[in-house]
Amino acid sequence: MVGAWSPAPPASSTMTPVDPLTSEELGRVRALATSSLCDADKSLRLPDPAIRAIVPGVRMAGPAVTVVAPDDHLPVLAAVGEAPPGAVLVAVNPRGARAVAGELVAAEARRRGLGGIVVDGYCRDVAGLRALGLPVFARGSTPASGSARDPRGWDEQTVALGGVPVAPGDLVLGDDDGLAVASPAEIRALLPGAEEVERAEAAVLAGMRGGRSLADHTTLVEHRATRRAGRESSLAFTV
Ligand SMILES: O=C([O-])CC(=O)C(=O)O
Ligand SMILES: [Mg+2]
Repeated sequence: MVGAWSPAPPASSTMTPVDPLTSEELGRVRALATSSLCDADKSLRLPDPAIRAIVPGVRMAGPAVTVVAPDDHLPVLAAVGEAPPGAVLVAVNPRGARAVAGELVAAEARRRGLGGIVVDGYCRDVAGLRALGLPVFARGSTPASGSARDPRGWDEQTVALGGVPVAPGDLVLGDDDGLAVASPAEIRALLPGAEEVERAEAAVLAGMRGGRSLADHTTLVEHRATRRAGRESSLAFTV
């Protein structure tokens, strides 16, 4: 795993497998909130929540393409021109003082059909990023760009994103609540559970719009009583 300078990839790097999930499975993942994915699998990798949505109101799900950009946006410019459609560009800036992605990188990502950009570090051009609407996640923004000197492109290796490992091809998932990372196998295993969470929560919300209480739709009362008695119990929906 790298969170710092690392060797350049081979000159003729092979393409990271683009999408081990079927397009049908990816469509199902993109329809789900990250909170539902985390409810269905409590062991999902969670990058530091300080890496947040810079562009609000959008969802992101796609296989990672990783790049290390130590206060230098040249690797990001190269990687965005190499990454396959649907990929999420994960740029780790181990120095973390300067922006390594902005409106131009995001516009190229959008033009090439990427799923989004995640920076463990800063971005810039926030107004332009929001106008573009491509999902972008970062620790924040700074107007100051770094250098443009490092000739490598995407790294095809595992990086540390907000403290968790991200291997090329891992799914990077994001929305206004933050980021989660999962292997395709983990996603396949959790999909039915996450869809069930959303179905149940939609039914609860519909019931509450009809005037019934939250407790009416859950085991809240029995669960508290059981816990008060010191016995094991789980809170559950009853819809
Ligand atoms: O952060 C950077 O230097 C890159 C930048 O401004 C852009 O992509 O528009
Ligand atoms: Mg710019």
